[in-house]
Amino acid sequence: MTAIYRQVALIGLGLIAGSMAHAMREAGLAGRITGHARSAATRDTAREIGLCEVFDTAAEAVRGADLVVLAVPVGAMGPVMEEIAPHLAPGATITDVGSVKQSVIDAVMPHLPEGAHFIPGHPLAGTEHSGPRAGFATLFRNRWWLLTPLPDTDPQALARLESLITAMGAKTDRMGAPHHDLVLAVTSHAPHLIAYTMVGVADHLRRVSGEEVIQYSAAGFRDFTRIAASDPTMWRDVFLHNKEATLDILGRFTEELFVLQRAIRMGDGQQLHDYFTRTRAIRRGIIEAGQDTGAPDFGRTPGANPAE
Ligand SMILES: NC(=O)C1=CN([C@@H]2O[C@H](COP(=O)(O)OP(=O)(O)OC[C@H]3O[C@@H](n4cnc5c(N)ncnc54)[C@H](O)[C@@H]3O)[C@@H](O)[C@H]2O)C=CC1
Ligand SMILES: O=C(O)C(=O)Cc1ccc(O)cc1
Repeated sequence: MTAIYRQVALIGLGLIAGSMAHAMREAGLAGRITGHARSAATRDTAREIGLCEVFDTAAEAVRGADLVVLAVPVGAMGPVMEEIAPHLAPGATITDVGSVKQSVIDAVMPHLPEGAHFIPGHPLAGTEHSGPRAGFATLFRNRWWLLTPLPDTDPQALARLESLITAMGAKTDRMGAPHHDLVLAVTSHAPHLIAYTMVGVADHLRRVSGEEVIQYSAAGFRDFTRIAASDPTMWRDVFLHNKEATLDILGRFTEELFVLQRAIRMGDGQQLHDYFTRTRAIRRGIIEAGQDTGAPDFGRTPGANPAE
């Protein structure tokens, strides 16, 4: 395939940027791939595995790039944009891959130079692994990649970015940033917090009842521990930057939990059965819509992750 961008600069060299580098190289989508990460250890690893041309500063990495991808924790997007702004090529497109959209738009837009395009994005694909070794080329295959363009986004710049995303194997959709943040609070952010909490509860119990919680952990708990092994910095930033929507969903979650708790206390088997019948139908709907690979870990092709 002919290259879609002359030079793609990746800022932050972790799971998502690493997967993009592999996917773009495999399909020949970028003339050059340059990159930068804040930590020297990460830059060394990225050089060692030949991820991209690694630079010691973000300014050098973005020089001449027609696409810049911000792939750092959500709370770092604004400061990174401020740092690279004076060094961007005229007319460059900047996108991000953050799990929250409105706060990233608010943090990035004030630093956007005249003539540059900012198109916020979010690949709905990931794993609990992080860092430059965690990336793999097939991460985005058959996954959604949501874009939350601003009203005055240049249609040509948008179409070009969408062509890169689809060439990496993903499906694109567009929506407003506030709607994105609410949808993701339901489907990703609150579930992650619930998993973190459940593992915390089990950890507390473990101290009380020895090693049994771990030793006899059934599949449900194992799934929680996988999710709760996700990067602490990334998830701290997600909750701090999608505060309202996450708190709204957690409030609703708590209300439902009380309803089920009461049904158990009252021995109301009918209510529990009805509830679980409804949730089973939701799961079946997801599978019929082709949104589940059947693999225990969302977005990952078994065995394709070199970090494992
Ligand atoms: N991990 C996942 O499953 C998914 C993550 N995302 C989003 O993608 C973004 C990146 O996540 P991952 O690739 O998983 O993270 P990661 O932890 O694997 O990599 C983050 C990279 O950013 C660098 N970094 C951190 N602060 C920096 C700063 N101030 N300046 C320059 N570099 C900095 C780190 O050194 C590291 O190289 C996050 O915003 C996250 O919300 C989106 C979809 C899925
Ligand atoms: O590993 C999992 O289960 C995930 O849910 C991956 C993931 C994490 C964060 C995102 O913003 C999108 C996808």
